[in-house]
Amino acid sequence: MTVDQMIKEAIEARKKAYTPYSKFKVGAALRTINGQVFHGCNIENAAYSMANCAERTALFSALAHGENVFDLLVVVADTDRPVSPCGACRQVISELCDPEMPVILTNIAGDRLETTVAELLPGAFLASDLKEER
Ligand SMILES: O=c1ccn([C@H]2C[C@H](O)[C@@H](CO)O2)c(=O)[nH]1
Ligand SMILES: [Zn+2]
Repeated sequence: MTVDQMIKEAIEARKKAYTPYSKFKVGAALRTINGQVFHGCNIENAAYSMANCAERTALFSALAHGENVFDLLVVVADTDRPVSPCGACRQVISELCDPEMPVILTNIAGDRLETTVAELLPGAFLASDLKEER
């Protein structure tokens, strides 16, 4: 699937957002190396802090379906600039995606920012930093 098609998928995913509180809808499309595409949307809760962002929803959905090798993530929202993933999502993306993987941030107006996982969170804390207690 092409980048343009992936952006359309993210826009489709955004329509499924559950945002009664913020009314701010975000969509994500995550492509596996086999070409499968997983949708993510933000899902809020009356206990506000339980909200799950679109990016994490897409990643968690893919892993729950047994897929864990990705080559592209697209995120879209109706923002003035290409939507900027929150810190929590940057950490989760860093854990589950290759540092060189491209990430396309976009908005409904069509502005696009192409970045990478490593650029989103330089110096991310990684599994490789964990050590047994000594
Ligand atoms: O990149 C982002 C930024 C925000 N949100 C969600 C979380 C919350 O539901 C709403 C407002 O922060 O937008 C995302 O899903 N992704
Ligand atoms: Zn987030």
